[in-house]
Amino acid sequence: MITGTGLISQPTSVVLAGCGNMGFAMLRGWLATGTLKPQDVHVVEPLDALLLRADGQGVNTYSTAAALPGDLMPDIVIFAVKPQVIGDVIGDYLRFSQPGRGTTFVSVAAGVPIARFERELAPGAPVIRVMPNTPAAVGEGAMVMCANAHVTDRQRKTVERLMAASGEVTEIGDEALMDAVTAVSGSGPAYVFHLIEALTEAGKAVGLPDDIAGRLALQTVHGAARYAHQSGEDPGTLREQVTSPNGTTAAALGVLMRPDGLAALLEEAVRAARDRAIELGR
Ligand SMILES: NC(=O)c1ccc[n+]([C@@H]2O[C@H](COP(=O)([O-])OP(=O)(O)OC[C@H]3O[C@@H](n4cnc5c(N)ncnc54)[C@H](O)[C@@H]3O)[C@@H](O)[C@H]2O)c1
Ligand code: PRO
Repeated sequence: MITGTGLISQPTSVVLAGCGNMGFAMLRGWLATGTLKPQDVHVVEPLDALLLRADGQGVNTYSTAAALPGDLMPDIVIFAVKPQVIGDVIGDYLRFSQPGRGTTFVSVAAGVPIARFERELAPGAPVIRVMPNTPAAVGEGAMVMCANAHVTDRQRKTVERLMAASGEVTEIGDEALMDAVTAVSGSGPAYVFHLIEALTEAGKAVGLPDDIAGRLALQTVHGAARYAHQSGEDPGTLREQVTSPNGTTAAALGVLMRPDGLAALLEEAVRAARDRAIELGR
């Protein structure tokens, strides 16, 4: 696992295909940390509003892959389009996969296996599947990568450093785990945002004004996550430190930790996400 801004020593040119929620979150992280220079980034995005948003970051923008400069030799092509359209998009970048080009292909698409890219790109193309998450926008992403056999050490390190600009990077060898990763950390920020929403609503239900309920819920999740990160204690110990015998927290946990409580619900949710990732890959 590596963390930090991971500045890439040599200029690295990147084509980012798709600059929606995830693509833009990563782009912001790379530019904010100076990991990539705007002039080295080429964004392909068909939606005008999103193209303009990327343009505002000073990067090169194109509405189709055909508009990319003919002499462009990108070090990395990143696919950040929906799994449902990836089949229509890979072929647009085939020319960069010809032997000797040295371009590494990175996909963040949920569920889509490396084999899909190997089938559609030139034989021997280096492909890395990455599962990021949107906190990448503020350098706090959880980034998991899995490379095929054609990726060289140098290519792996370059992509690893690029991803490290967006957060904590973990590399795994078993691609079959990527769907479980997607269900935990890829989708995970949405579970936490929903927790903030639910805690806010619960606060309002017991009489707090809306703005105070929202602020307390957000700061509590932020503070608890930072404390868990920095203290080095396991979450169970930290939970016990909040829980006085027969006190208020014990009363709440009596509800949350019953057999059909939060843990059971989260397991069901994560299984549903994992199963959907498998379906999307078919
Ligand atoms: N959003 C997340 O939290 C998240 C997390 C991890 C992985 N992902 C993965 O990232 C990918 C993108 O998800 P998203 O949430 O950013 O979706 P999104 O819809 O916000 O972004 C996808 C973008 O791709 C663009 N696009 C469509 N066709 C294109 C083409 N031919 N060339 C270039 N761009 C094209 C769309 O206009 C859109 O802006 C998905 O595969 C998803 O599984 C998303
Ligand atoms: N967002 C994508 C989805 O919901 C993949 C992980 C997070 O499918």
